[in-house]
Amino acid sequence: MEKKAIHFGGGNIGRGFVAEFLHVAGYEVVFVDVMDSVINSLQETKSYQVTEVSDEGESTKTITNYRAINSKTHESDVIKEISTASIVTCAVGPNILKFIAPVIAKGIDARTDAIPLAVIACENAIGATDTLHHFINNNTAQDRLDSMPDRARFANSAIDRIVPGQAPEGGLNVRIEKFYEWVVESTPFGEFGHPEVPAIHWVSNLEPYIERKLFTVNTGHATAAYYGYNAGKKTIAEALKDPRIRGIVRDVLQETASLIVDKHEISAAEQQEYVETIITRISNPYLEDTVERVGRAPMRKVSRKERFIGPASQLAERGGKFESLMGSFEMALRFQNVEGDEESVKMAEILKENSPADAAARLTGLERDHPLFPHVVKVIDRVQSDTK
Ligand SMILES: NC(=O)c1ccc[n+]([C@@H]2O[C@H](COP(=O)([O-])OP(=O)(O)OC[C@H]3O[C@@H](n4cnc5c(N)ncnc54)[C@H](O)[C@@H]3O)[C@@H](O)[C@H]2O)c1
Ligand SMILES: O=P(O)(O)OC[C@@H](O)[C@@H](O)[C@H](O)[C@H](O)CO
Repeated sequence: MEKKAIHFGGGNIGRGFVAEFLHVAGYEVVFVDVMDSVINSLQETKSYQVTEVSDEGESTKTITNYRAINSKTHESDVIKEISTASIVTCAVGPNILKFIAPVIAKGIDARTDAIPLAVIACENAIGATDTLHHFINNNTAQDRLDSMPDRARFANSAIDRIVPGQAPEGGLNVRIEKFYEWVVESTPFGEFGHPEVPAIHWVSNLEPYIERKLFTVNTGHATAAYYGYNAGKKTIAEALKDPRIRGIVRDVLQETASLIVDKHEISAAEQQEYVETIITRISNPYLEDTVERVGRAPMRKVSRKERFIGPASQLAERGGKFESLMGSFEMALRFQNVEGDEESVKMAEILKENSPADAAARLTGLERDHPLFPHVVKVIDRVQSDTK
């Protein structure tokens, strides 16, 4: 029988990364989304194209063998598909995991296959699959929890490929960078072994990979986005052409590099090479990635485990330097009331209505007695004074 993967989120990374590599691995991909336009297009077409763009030119792959279901209107179909699938993946955004959990829980509960379902969340967040697992448990009957590992195994992942917003006239086609990295925990699969997906690099300890990725690619990317936005730049490439912003990105990545080298078994030379690759990747002028996309959802990005406060808090605990990260954090707080970005509006309200200390606790989730807390309060105080 053909192998089947259910993928939640037919957006940029869903179509341009996860589905591409599941397709190459021989899976039929069933997209699940709630956006009518995406589902209709996927249902009306038999293929779409993924085009890698770089200074070496363009290279196009055609993706076929997929179906699509709208979970808003056809929940029972989704449950049925999950009950007979090998893999469930998602790329919907970390804040959406709680909304997809109930239907996945029902699908898992209906399984009778001897091989458990592999569940892999492909989001930019530390422990995203653990978060999804937690919500799935909350949607599963108490007396079915002990036997859950017989029906599903949950593996965290780190996923890296820049997929910018796509031109509307491109339809389902996706233009992306050539580089990709998909690292997934192998240990949760135990005696069953992990699924066969050649693009995945399987590891027993994901932490060094996800921290290196989030605190280098995404910290650097977000720094360029927020400094770029506040300097009136349109794209990340344009922001990084500015020597001042490029220098700041380097300073920030030096701080996170010191944490990564100190904490994980990664040498300074290896990390330096990684940083150079990342700066080249995020400067790619062919991607036309806007500062608004990369800066999207600033409340998520200034939270406790995320790209600024995550490394800065660990550096503060270890006596390291974090001043440049505080500069990026400040620029993120100035990404307010951006059209189409609900979090940027809510963040502006929180900053307006709370004392610096209360806003610091609410926005970052940092403990008030944490060594980083007074530094965060100082930055918030400055932003509040300037925006009053
Ligand atoms: N774009 C990138 O460069 C990139 C790279 C690595 C990781 N990521 C991560 O992948 C995730 C998705 O990012 P994206 O850029 O593809 O965003 P996107 O907005 O292009 O796609 C998200 C998709 O999820 C769908 N969705 C929303 N609610 C849903 C629900 N309840 N059920 C099913 N589908 C739902 C949306 O309709 C949309 O099609 C994020 O966590 C992001 O951080 C993105
Ligand atoms: O997806 P976000 O909102 O967490 O972050 C925006 C970008 O930094 C991100 O999508 C990158 O393009 C991606 O993480 C590259 O692998």
